[in-house]
Amino acid sequence: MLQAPAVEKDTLLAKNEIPIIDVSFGTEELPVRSVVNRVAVQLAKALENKGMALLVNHGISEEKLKTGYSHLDDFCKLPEDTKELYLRDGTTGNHGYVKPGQERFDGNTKDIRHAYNICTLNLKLPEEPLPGFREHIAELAKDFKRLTGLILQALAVALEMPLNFFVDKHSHMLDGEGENETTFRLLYYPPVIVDDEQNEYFSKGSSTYSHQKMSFDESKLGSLDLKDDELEETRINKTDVNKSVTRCGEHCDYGTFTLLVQDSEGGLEVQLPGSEKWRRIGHLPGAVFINAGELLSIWTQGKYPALRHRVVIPENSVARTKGRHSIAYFVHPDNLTPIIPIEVGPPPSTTGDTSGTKPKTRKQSFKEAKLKIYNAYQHVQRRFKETYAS
Ligand SMILES: O=C(O)CCC(=O)C(=O)O
Ligand SMILES: [Fe+2]
Repeated sequence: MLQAPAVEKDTLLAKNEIPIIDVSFGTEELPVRSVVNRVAVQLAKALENKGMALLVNHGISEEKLKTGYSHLDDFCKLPEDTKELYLRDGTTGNHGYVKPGQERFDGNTKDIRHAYNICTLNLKLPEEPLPGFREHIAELAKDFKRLTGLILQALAVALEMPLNFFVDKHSHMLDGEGENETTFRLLYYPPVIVDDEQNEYFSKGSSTYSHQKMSFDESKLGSLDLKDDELEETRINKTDVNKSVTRCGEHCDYGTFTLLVQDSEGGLEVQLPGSEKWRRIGHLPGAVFINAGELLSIWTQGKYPALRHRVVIPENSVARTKGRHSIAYFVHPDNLTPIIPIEVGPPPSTTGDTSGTKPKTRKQSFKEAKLKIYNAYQHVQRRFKETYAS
């Protein structure tokens, strides 16, 4: 029988546990100071206590977002060998198409999603097979960038730093020649069918992805057949749900913060700061979700903790058998920005007085050097190496 969507009582949104911040600032390029000050107060509280917030009245039109989603749909419908031409192969940093299974946040579990990472608009984009792709993404990216300007100013005000402290350190977002790792990412999570389950909803043809599929079975454990254009959905065995395969493994984002929009809830969960419990966000149509990233956490000495999150294959079969789109805008500082904790004196190595401490062994020093963060670029590169299956 057709399963009705669960009444959404158990989400952070339904329980009023997500701060909602009005970020409207008219049509001007830059917000007036009173808006920055108000957002600063609300954002500081939200990031400190929850690591996240929902932004409303942000000025990014639903229409434009939908067009963004359909650009990725169109890309996914291209023949496999055309898509291969645009793969993220590491030669242009994080830029390019990431096919299902290519990312593994825990090193093992495969993420079943299509992602198109755009790092600069000057790099290769599927403009030839999809005319208008570049222009539309550029439009949308501009809107995200404008909203980011307000957030960066609000963060500076909240931390009692000069208004443009963060803005100046994010001057190359989505442009230049690899000066900044900011990424605009289009995402599509295909419907998931769990084998040995009768699913009337799906069999009635809810998938728009009749061309675009993969299968996963135990006999092929560890090797998704991603080249099969004949199948109709992600078909997985019950025992693999969120074990061998998931939608997006648990992680913190690496940069300053992330702005995220989604067209349905479809499995997004977070761990609130200081808690290991996974909580569903819920879906506030049209809102932009913001979460703190690792570099902001380091910058603020943990005052704004990076939010751990994941996208699970939902238990609810209606949610699971629906494709889900999202768009993430990962805000990163310019690569050479040293991430020096705010309100902290000189780094420990330059404080001078080391008398009374034992000399470090070569091995210890090497380990510490490896863990030390020198600048934004080095931090992010280390994270990419951990995430992408070769
Ligand atoms: O699609 C989502 O909701 C989250 C995606 C995400 O966390 C990521 O790509 O880093
Ligand atoms: Fe993320």
